[in-house]
Amino acid sequence: MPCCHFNQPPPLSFHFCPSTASKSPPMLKLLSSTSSSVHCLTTATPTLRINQEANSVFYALGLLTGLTRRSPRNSLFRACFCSDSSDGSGSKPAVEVEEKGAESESGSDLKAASAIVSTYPRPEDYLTVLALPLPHRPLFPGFYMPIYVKDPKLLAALQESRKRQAPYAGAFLLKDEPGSESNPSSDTVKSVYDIKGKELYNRLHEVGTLAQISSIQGDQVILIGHRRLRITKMVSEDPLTVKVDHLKEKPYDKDDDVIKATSFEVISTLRDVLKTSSLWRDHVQTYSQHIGDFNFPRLADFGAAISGANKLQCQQVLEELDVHKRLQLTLELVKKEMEISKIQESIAKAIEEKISGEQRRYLLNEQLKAIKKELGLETDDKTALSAKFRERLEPNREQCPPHVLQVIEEELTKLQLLEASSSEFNVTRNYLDWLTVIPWGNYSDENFDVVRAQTILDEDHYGLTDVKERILEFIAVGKLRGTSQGKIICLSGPPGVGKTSIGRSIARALNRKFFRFSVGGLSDVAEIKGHRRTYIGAMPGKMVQCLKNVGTANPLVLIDEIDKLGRGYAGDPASALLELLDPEQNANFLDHYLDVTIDLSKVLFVCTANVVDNIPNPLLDRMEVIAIAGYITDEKIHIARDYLEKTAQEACGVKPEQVEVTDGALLGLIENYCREAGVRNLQKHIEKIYRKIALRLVREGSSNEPVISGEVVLPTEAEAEVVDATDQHAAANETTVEVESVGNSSHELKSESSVQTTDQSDAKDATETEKLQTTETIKAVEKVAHLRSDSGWVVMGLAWTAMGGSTLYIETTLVEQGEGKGALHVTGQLGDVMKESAQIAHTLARAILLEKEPDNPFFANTKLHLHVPAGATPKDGPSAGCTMITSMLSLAMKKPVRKDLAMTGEVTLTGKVLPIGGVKEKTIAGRRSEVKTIIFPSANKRDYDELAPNVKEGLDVHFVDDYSQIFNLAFDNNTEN
Ligand SMILES: Nc1ncnc2c1ncn2[C@@H]1O[C@H](COP(=O)(O)OP(=O)(O)OP(=O)(O)O)[C@@H](O)[C@H]1O
Repeated sequence: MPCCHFNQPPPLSFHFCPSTASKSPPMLKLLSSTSSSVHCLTTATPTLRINQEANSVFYALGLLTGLTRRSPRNSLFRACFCSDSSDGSGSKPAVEVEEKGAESESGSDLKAASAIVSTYPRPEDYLTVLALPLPHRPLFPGFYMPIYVKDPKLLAALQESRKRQAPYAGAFLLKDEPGSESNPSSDTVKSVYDIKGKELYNRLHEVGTLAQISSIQGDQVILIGHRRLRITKMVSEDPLTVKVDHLKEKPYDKDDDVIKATSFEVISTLRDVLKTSSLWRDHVQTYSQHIGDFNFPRLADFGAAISGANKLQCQQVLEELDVHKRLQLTLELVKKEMEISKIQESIAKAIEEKISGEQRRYLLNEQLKAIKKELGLETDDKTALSAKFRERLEPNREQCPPHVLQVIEEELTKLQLLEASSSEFNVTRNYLDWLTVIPWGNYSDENFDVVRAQTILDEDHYGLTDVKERILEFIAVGKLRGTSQGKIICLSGPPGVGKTSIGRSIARALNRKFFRFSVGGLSDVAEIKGHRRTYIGAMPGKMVQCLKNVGTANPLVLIDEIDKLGRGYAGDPASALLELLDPEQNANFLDHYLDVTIDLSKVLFVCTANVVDNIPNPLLDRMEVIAIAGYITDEKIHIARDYLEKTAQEACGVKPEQVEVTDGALLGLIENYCREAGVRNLQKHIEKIYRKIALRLVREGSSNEPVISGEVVLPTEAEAEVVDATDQHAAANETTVEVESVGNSSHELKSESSVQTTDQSDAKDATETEKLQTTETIKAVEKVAHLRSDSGWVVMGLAWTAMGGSTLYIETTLVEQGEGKGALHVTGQLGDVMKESAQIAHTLARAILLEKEPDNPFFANTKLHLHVPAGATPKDGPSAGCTMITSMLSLAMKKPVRKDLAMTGEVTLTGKVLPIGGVKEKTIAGRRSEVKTIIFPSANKRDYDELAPNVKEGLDVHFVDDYSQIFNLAFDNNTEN
């Protein structure tokens, strides 16, 4: 009696028996998601109804649960094919019929595919079969398995049996070689067929599958599993033929609830796995096409076969004849599979999320761009860039030289053609960026108003009359010519005399933009001329950067420290500067990066240097040097009062009415601590004073009480810095500093030789000064000991250094005397010129002495030692010649020289006094050292006459042509000593 049959429409519904409808709710719940369209197909024992929709998953599950299209013809056919694969249960007929139905379809498919179906003899008639070893997995009934048969004998036997219409063989899983657990796959396909005869027999699992030989192509044999077999005996060895028993499942009760529940659970799990794994879906489809319906044992086989379990677990399922146990084993395997597929799903999901997140962002960005472009809010990158460059160029387009315009246009076209991600694109973009940023032909209106210029120069700098005069002359010429081009001004002088700040003032006076760059130590020509664009990270030179920076084509460019230009290792920076500065060449200055000529002829160059001699000659040749010699004390006081104090007050936030630094204090500071030519050190000290005052004010303010103590604001001895070691104040000077508080709002810092701040908050007696601060004595730093010894064999000379003028002392002493021992030993780090000068002095002194005191054999019989302190400072130059002679004669004649006399001048062998340099610096240095009389060469009279009256004030200056005049001045008028 059939347990199920078809109703219309057959493909959509199926039925899995046996059970009753009342017992089926769990299964219904599991499998009938669209139960409204379920067709009940059974009248006898309907247990399970599952709707099969077009949905592939449900379709597959529908197949899983056992109902497919069938026809009476197919049923019959299937009976032939698989009639013996019954489950052995009590309801055997029902199962058989169902199997026939399913098998019939698979049979027809197979027939279509490879014509493998044969009705006679029946599979169960095969009791002696060829044994095929399976290395990897056992073959389950209903499954395909392709194997490769490398053994020609076996292959021939298989082909033979196919020909004899007996296309069956036994497929048995091969046991692992003993001891090969670590590498179970060590049996390669080839080696499997190397095992033969008895050995193979022993290595085969006992239970296997009767396999239909579906097709043989070359050495590939396709097997389809049919029923379980057990080997009983070996019949022949090569090829291995065995006697087998056909196995049947143990009888079981189809209505057994436990079996049903287990099978439902297997189905449910399989269904879940099916949802996620497309691989399984394919398996189900193939299986159902060829085998069709499921019963409990088949379900167990199916589950085990498609699970990823290892071969032994599968073999275990194959060997299990108890249906319930088999189902349990399979359930374990598919549950495990379920877990694996969940993990797989979560891994896939995580990766997908990650990828899709990035893709989403990219897509959204692209959409945003497209929308913006559509709305005209933004054009694409390249167009936007081109538009930006064109816009930038627009204001200067008229003035822009045609050759530059041409290059810009070419580059813009190139930009459009380049791929935005290419490196060439970036190079072109940067290049265009520079090309368009240069202020082509954009000049600031120059101001040639001399009066205004004078005011500005005076506003910024005290004194420097001659410098200012020269600058005004320059502006006046500019006014007459209508342009101030063509000159390079070089401001030279010691550090801190205001060269840089004068440059800034000139720019202000001329209404030009100011740009400063220092070339001190510069050794790379590329700094001036730029790198070629071919290099990575190439940049234009300083001049192009300057133009970009200032935004006008006629700035004032201050090239600082031009005398300290480095020596280039690749190219000569001096020559590059020459091209930049030379008015003849700089109208067509070519920067390597820009590669188009720029007109720099409207740029006004001002250079600064400490030592003009160090400037490369070709450069110096093109410059108009304006020397700034340094300041005398008086000038420094003015500068401190009118300029430095104001800036210091501003910088420290101290109001002018809160502090007063007296003239005396300032003088003390300048004379004792800031004796160098410039005023930078003075500026530092004044700032220091104001910082200390600021601290005091803040302290007082925070305590809100009258000041009861204050600190001395002058620098301590250790902090004091005297630049010129040889030019020290003669007397150890004591400066008393007293600080008195003058109340919270108004503090005065007074000093004669003292600085005082009076506390006027004590209103009782404002005039009565209460000294609140102890007196602190500050000793002037004397780096060189007082050198003017009473013996008088020391003579003061005047020297010029890069730091300004200074006094230098020449000492001569007697080493030993004896007939013919006349000699000279010189020390004090003297250069060659100075050593020669000492030799000349020695010779000349001897001649003069011979003339003045013919009987005095001093020079002939005396070894002399001449020393010029300080020994650590290198010295050179011929201008100390006259001082050396005087010192030697002073010793020879035992006549001391006046202390307030200083001299300078080169002397020839014949006694002629030649001119020297640095008259102003030397005069200033002499005054600083309290010199009253100075002797200069006659040739320097003009230089001296040009000096400002305040510099010359109080000095008795003599101009001499011949040493004899010096002799008279030094020795004849020494009555004061
Ligand atoms: N005559 C002056 N009047 C007012 N301030 C001055 C004067 N001379 C110099 N200064 C001030 O001194 C400070 C130092 O000057 P600056 O930096 O210009 O010196 P410099 O000669 O360029 O030195 P260097 O050779 O070391 O570069 C500046 O703050 C400047 O304002």
